Amino acid sequence: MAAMLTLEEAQERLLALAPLGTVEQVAVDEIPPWRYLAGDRQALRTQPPANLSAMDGYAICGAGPWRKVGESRAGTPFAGTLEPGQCTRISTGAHMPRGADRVLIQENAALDGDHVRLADGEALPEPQRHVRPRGFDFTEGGIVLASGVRLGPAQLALALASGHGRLSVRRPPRIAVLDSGDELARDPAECGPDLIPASNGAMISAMLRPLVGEVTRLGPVPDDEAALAQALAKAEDCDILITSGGASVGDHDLIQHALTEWGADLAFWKVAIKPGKPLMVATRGEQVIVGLPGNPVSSFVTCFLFALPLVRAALGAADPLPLPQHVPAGEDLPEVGLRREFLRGVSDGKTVRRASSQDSSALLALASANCLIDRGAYSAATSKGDKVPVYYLQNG
Ligand SMILES: Nc1nc2c(c(=O)[nH]1)N[C@H]1C(S)=C(S)[C@@H](COP(=O)(O)OP(=O)(O)OC[C@H]3O[C@@H](n4cnc5c(N)ncnc54)[C@H](O)[C@@H]3O)O[C@H]1N2
Ligand code: MOO
Repeated sequence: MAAMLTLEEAQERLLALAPLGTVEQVAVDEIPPWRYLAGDRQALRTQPPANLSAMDGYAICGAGPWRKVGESRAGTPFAGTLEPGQCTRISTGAHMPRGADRVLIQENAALDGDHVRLADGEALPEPQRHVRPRGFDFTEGGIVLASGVRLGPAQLALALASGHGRLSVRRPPRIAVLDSGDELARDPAECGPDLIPASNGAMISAMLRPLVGEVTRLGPVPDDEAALAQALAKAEDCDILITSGGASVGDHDLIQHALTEWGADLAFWKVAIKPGKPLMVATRGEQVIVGLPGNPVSSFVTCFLFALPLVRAALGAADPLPLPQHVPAGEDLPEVGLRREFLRGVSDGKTVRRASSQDSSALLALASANCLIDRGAYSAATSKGDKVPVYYLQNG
């Protein structure tokens, strides 16, 4: 048997092949959920642009009492300069008037006409109290967003606040998904007794679609060279082709042969993970082909560990791999052999247990899981309460 790659080796080799999308400028308001910044961005402005009040109340100068001489509103600063014994009304986000160095919040003030004093029992606020100093958030010229960062809602807000109406992002890769097997019925309502409904194509597409918008479905296709060749002809224009099934060693596992006929070159095959051992990667010019094993859970896990990171890398992600969290096991876990295991887990956020079945075809157990428990190759048995690395699945 050919030597198996470790997960890290296989991921590194795959990510090195990622077909980077071309860079385009997109209005910040129109950037889809899963895009990554291409190139560092500097702030084009300073935030806050001046010393601003953090509270509603009075901008005061000197010790009280104070005479109210005007107002500073957010967007409409007070034009004058305060002298000791003077104050202005001030609202949250408004410029501190010249001469004022602190804010007395209105709850702590007593007002009599234009005269403001400390409410009974209140002390004079210390200097700079409730003042947000100019530039404390970011200053013009500083890097605010690094290349490859995911542009989530907070990053989009920061882009706008720092003066960017448009950002550089990469075009998503065009993805085709091809699942194959003679036993697969396209329509679950018309599934004869010898068949099973095809479910991998839809599952894989559903995992990838949030990242790229649309995915071309080319299956299910029978285990037949002509049918596979016909389907592959429709994958000419894709950047990434994901296949599912036929990756193993059976007589009807034709995918590798069909891919070779199509002009693809095998990059590597077989990774020391469970499930997912027969994972295969090939290239065809700039195109990358990821062959996922057909068992539904194997397809899911390898899509999570390989296909999704590849797509993130193609989108320009600085960190395309999923990040584990360390969660106490809610039960004892057995030792692990030479294949690193990704157990389907159920976690309440405090502990994690295995789902009811770890069979690589068990969809009911997969659908009940909300995480994968990462058990390293040759791990010793662990006890209930020991922390184990876990990948939560909410983002596919
Ligand atoms: N002698 C050996 N047999 C197997 C080995 C091995 O090393 N030696 N590896 C096993 C492992 S591990 C896996 S994983 C599977 C992977 O096999 P394939 O990628 O060739 O997948 P298929 O044989 O086509 O299908 C496996 C299983 O999954 C069902 N399936 C396939 N496609 C779909 C789909 N689109 N929707 C729903 N279900 C699907 C299929 O009916 C089979 O039951 O090989 C082991 N065998
Ligand atoms: O590796 Mo297979 O994916 O165990 O079922």
